[in-house]
Amino acid sequence: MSGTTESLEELERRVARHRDRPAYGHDALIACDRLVRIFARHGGGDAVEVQALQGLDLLVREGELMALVGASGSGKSTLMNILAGLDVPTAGAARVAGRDLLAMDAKARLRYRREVVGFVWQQTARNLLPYLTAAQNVELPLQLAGASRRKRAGRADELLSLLGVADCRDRRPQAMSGGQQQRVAIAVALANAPAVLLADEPTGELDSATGQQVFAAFRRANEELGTTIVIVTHDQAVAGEVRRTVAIRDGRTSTEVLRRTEVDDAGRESLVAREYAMLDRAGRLQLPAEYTAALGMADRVLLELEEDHIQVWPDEHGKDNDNGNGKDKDKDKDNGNG
Ligand SMILES: Nc1ncnc2c1ncn2[C@@H]1O[C@H](COP(=O)(O)OP(=O)(O)OP(=O)(O)O)[C@@H](O)[C@H]1O
Repeated sequence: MSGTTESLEELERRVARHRDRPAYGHDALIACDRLVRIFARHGGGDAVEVQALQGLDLLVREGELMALVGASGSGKSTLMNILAGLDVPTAGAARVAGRDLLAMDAKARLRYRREVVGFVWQQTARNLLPYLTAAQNVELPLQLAGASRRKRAGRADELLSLLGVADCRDRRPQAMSGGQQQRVAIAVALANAPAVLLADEPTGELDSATGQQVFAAFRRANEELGTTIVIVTHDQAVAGEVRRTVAIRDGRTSTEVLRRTEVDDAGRESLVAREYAMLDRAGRLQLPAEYTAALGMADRVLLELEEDHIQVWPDEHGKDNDNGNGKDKDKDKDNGNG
């Protein structure tokens, strides 16, 4: 009888623990939870559904500077448009700085775009108004927000200097280089001090040296102003310089590379990168295609739970000969690879 009471108490404690557990992504600035976006494409009289996002999970902490990478058509721009408040997901949940992106009405959406997010596009011409100077371009969003003339001028000067384009202050876009235009575009996007700065291939039209300068401006904004920044990029130099790069594959986040500085015994600093796979809340894990292809894994794999990691083996029964099975390999090699 007392055993039953104890187990009931334990059960109640477990229920309470579960109930008090914080919700998914409660402390993240950006939280995408099983995000789905389906487009209906009309062709030849039939409507075909395209699932651009297929249950994408992504958490971004406040103050992060991170990159999103992925093949063409993987869903990066679809995600960015949703985070920018320009498009609405079909299903799932998305919160940015406390705003529920699925529940905003038109008015709230406009305020969100003006106050919460800033955006830098790939096409330099899309970011700036051609008949305004750099300073006037930066002042425009402040004017729309009702800032005084003095405040506008001060903020424009502050941002243009911070991003190294103070000399472009009175120039129109056509009198600036592509890199200068993008740095001014960052200043425009930062004018209203948004919580999040989103950039879709911001260095895509630039040569690599100019791309580096533009990336340095993003880093500056992140370090000096604390703005959370998400950059979609194909540019390996950019992807290799941020602390966190998340890869998107087929409308889902698939792998993630985290980089951190390690100091060896002699005091030398080096940047160490490790690749992680994403584990979703249903326990699904996507193995990188190059790993599965290298070991001939398809359809089914064998799992073994070890004390501190899980081993994944090619399916030994699914093969005619099991040379590639790898089960005789030195197991220590896998230690810590989870
Ligand atoms: N408005 C739309 N109508 C129909 N299909 C769309 C629409 N927008 C995107 N798609 C489709 O959704 C998928 C994801 O597209 P998306 O533009 O998000 O990919 P991406 O990763 O940004 O690609 P890229 O690197 O080429 O820009 C693609 O199959 C694309 O054709």
